[in-house]
Amino acid sequence: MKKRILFIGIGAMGGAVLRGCLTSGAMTDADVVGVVNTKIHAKALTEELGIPVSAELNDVDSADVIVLGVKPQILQSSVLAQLSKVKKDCLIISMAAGIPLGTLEGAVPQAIWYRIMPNMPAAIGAGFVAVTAGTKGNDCLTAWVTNLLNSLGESAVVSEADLERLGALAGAGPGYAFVIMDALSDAGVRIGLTRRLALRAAIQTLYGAGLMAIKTEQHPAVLRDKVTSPGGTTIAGIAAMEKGGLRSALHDGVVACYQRAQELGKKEN
Ligand SMILES: NC(=O)C1=CN([C@@H]2O[C@H](COP(=O)(O)OP(=O)(O)OC[C@H]3O[C@@H](n4cnc5c(N)ncnc54)[C@H](O)[C@@H]3O)[C@@H](O)[C@H]2O)C=CC1
Ligand SMILES: O=C(O)[C@@H]1CCC=N1
Repeated sequence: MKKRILFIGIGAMGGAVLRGCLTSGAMTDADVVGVVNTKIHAKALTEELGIPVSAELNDVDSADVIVLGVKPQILQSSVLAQLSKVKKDCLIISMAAGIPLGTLEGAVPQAIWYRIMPNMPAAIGAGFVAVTAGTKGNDCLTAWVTNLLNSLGESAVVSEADLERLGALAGAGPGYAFVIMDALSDAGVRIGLTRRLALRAAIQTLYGAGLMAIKTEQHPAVLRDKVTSPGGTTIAGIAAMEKGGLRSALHDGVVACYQRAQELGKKEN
């Protein structure tokens, strides 16, 4: 019999995961259905994705696999309670930042829980997705989950503690990268470039640098050294950025993000 896969929450991240899984063919042998919180959104997704999407969470008891793409606050305040009727050994995959497996397993103990931490470039197959198994996970299910996620980019099976850390580095990371991109384009405008040219140059430069780090497998410090001529212009720019606290701002940002995820894991947040 076909597996029944239920996606609860199909927004920015849940939608990226669902679209990736649908286009990769990883779910061709499954009945895939979805739930979101408004009828308009449900109708639009049904038309776009060609799967039934509704605005009411019914029939959780018939699902073999559930993927949770709702915000952590919604998960804690309403969705978890509605999962109490899932069948024994239903596989539930949560992408919610900060909500620990202990809480999830405590709320729905008959399920087999996994957590994943994707990031937004998963929408174009260039994501980084961390995966961690709950206490009832096993190698076979871990392989099934990672296979499902392979269309989203690179995946890594990690401990739950590392998944939390990776949330602050890779889960939120595209947000940091877009701020850097925007700031570089602003700086280009400041020294006289048009916005259009500055933005094109900033985006392609960050893309090229990332691709170069992947393809050459060289440490970023080694690559940076190739750009900095002795007594030259780049080292003058980097020195000014370091003086402005670029590195420590990035450190503090990742730590603040990590701490916020831990707050979200507490019920009152
Ligand atoms: N956006 C990102 O880059 C990342 C997000 N995440 C996690 O993914 C999850 C979703 O985040 P986003 O996609 O950014 O949020 P979003 O706001 O774009 O999507 C949330 C989805 O949940 C649905 N929803 C809301 N209440 C619902 C309910 N009661 N029942 C069913 N569906 C409901 C909405 O219709 C929407 O489709 C969060 O838990 C977040 O921590 C994880 C990694 C990266
Ligand atoms: O900002 C957030 O809470 C989510 C989790 C990681 C990226 N976006």
